[in-house]
Amino acid sequence: SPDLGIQANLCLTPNTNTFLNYSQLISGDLLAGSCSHHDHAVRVPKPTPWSREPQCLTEKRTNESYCVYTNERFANGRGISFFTTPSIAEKVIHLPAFTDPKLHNHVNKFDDDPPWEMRNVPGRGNGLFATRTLHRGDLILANTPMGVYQSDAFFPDYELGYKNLRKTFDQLPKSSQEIFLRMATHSPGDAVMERINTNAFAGDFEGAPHFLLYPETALMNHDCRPNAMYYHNASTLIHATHASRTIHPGEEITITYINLLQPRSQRQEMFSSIWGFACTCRLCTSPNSRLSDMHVSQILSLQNTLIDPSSSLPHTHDTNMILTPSSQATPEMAEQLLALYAKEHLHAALGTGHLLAAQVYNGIGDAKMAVWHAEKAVVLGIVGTMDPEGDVAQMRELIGNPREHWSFGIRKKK
Ligand SMILES: C[S@@+](CC[C@H](N)C(=O)[O-])C[C@H]1O[C@@H](n2cnc3c(N)ncnc32)[C@H](O)[C@@H]1O
Repeated sequence: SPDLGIQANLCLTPNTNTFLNYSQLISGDLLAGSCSHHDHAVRVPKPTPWSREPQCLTEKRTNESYCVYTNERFANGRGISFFTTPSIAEKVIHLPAFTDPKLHNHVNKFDDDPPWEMRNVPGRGNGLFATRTLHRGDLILANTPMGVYQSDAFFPDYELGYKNLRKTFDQLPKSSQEIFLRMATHSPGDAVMERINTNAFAGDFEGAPHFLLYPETALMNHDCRPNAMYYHNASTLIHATHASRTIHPGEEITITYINLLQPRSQRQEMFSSIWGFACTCRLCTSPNSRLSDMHVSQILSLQNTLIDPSSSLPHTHDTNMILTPSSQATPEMAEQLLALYAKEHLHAALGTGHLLAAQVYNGIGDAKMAVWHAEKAVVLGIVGTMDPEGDVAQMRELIGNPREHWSFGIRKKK
């Protein structure tokens, strides 16, 4: 089912042997030692946004090249360094992030009275704490990645991965290198590699698995019932974290590193075996998790009925959260799902819950209730889908004219 993950489509990476584990997770196939590489530089036609000639390596067996591409001036001098394929680099340079530098005028600003301060949390290193009341939707921080690394690029030669990650770091501006080195590491070892392992987010970037490093976002600790949510905008490359509920001064600001719709034992297993730390959030340390686990399983089952990924109906936006004539979903299910999200303090999911409710009410021709839920969806913000902006746009269309929306009466068109 689509990742309603109570979060955007990026998760922090595990912190030990990240690349090894990540590859196993996505391909289940390790090619260790089975092929050779050669390093070389490629000539790219001018003008390019890259500050230096890209340094590449080609994996001989597959003939795939991966190169280090750095733009030192990106985002008003913060800089960005990619380790990715030439075809992805070619796509990236046409993104608004590169063609419209004004987009970054208001991001990466942390000195001007941010609504948080960094404090030490016993057993968890540092964390961010609210210094004033934050309401749902308030911006906590927005930043651009310093590093974007194609995860396949590190196979099969782990050492080669280190070497190229070191190059991406070396090519960043000095001030960004300092910020980079302030991030926490779990293990001693290569300073750059370990920081990426502990702090990078994993997710799809231009259709391929990548790790993205946002050093300030990575200051936030994980909580299985977080009070903040993040969006990654694939065209501006801005990663923005907002409050998902009221956060009081002095309260720790937390995000999730994983898909939260798993029972506690599975979440804990993921943290200890893949990430190398034991989660000490309130839910993980509470004596009993049976009720919460039961809610999670009910949520999953309701979502499976309310979201129909198999649908191929024409619709204006690239979202798979659509209803089909054969759907078994009912408004009662959507209401039940919303109640469970609230009970479980899965605040970030509420916007998506209202989107599903709006569609299912409209599907049975109840435009009034559909508009009510669509308005809530827009106000609460839709997180955790591949295209949150598209989803908000379609909710606005529904509000404007529910009867013209693709979902209107769809359940009657059997
Ligand atoms: C991305 S960093 C978060 C910021 C970090 N605490 C620091 O000092 O910069 C991830 C690391 O923080 C710690 N951490 C984050 N959330 C935690 C949690 N819920 N329970 C225990 N440790 C946590 C772990 O050591 C983890 O490897």
